[in-house]
Amino acid sequence: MPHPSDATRFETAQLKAGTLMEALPWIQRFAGSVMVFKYGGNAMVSEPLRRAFAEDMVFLRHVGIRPVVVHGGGPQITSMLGRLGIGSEFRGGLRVTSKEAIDAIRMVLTGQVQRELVHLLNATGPYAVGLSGEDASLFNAVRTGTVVDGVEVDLGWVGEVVSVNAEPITQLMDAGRIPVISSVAPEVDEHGRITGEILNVNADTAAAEVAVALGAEKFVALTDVEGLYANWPDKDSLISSLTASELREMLPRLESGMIPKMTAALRAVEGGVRRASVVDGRSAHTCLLEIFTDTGIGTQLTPDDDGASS
Ligand SMILES: Nc1ncnc2c1ncn2[C@@H]1O[C@H](COP(=O)(O)OP(=O)(O)O)[C@@H](O)[C@H]1O
Ligand SMILES: CC(=O)N[C@@H](CCC(=O)OP(=O)(O)O)C(=O)O
Repeated sequence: MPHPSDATRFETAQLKAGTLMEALPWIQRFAGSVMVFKYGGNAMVSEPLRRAFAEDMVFLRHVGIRPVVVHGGGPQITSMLGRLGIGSEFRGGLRVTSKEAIDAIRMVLTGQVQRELVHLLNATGPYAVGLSGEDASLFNAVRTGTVVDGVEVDLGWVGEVVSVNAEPITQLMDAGRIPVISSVAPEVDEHGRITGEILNVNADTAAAEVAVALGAEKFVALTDVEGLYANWPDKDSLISSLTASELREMLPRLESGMIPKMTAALRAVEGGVRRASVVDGRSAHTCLLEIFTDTGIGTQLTPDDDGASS
């Protein structure tokens, strides 16, 4: 292979320096702030990509940002349920969950997907600590259904998070750790007492509640599309940014997994999170590009009363 000329090498080096300098104002601005990353099961498509995601989190941690990971694992759950002879049905983007499926879901999310993420994050140092919504009473959840085409649907053992115990998460961040959280949660009754049942919570929904409880600067959801499309699946209709009002108007027209994802993004900005983004987890280092470049990538949701841009 021919050696690149000195001029080409110099230009490449200048480009690299330019990228580093573009990051500087963002590093300064975000130092000390909490960012919650929802890592979807559909974005965990290969080992190198999962490793790149872990590297991004460690990078953020080393420039003074406090990353928190809330992970999904929908496809991994579907595969395990299939092996156990249990079918998978989704309504409004949420899994209809039987009691017999709960143990498998808990095992896949906390025992399998989370373990692998923790392992990858700890490749270069003792950063990650895995938790489920059951640990240190992180989440309390109540059973929830959904409405599809105006009709109420019973989803079984599916929950929504009604409270987040932020303290253990904050303690881990204060100790320099990266909390990695799975979205199974203990059920509470109307008096807030633990019933003994475990509920399956959509990971986007849980991540948004974590972001709100922590007063996060950003909520970033990694998935298997470039972002939100105005006319899915028309690839020319990718939305680069929209306001909470614009999203509220769009929500009733959304389909499948985008329903809980964009509802979660809206919940986050309505709950005080300054920015919510949906980015493509199928290419490496999208989190770094989203946070440290002037244009960002994917779809960014801003609050209606937006004071500043980022
Ligand atoms: N308007 C839309 N824009 C983008 N994706 C959409 C839209 N409507 C439906 N989708 C679907 O939502 C999927 C992402 O949700 P989901 O499968 O739950 O991902 P994850 O596992 O990352 O949470 C996309 O792969 C796409 O098939
Ligand atoms: C209620 C509900 O739908 N729970 C999800 C939990 C996992 C998840 O959300 O995973 P992704 O982020 O990969 O989609 C499920 O059972 O698939």
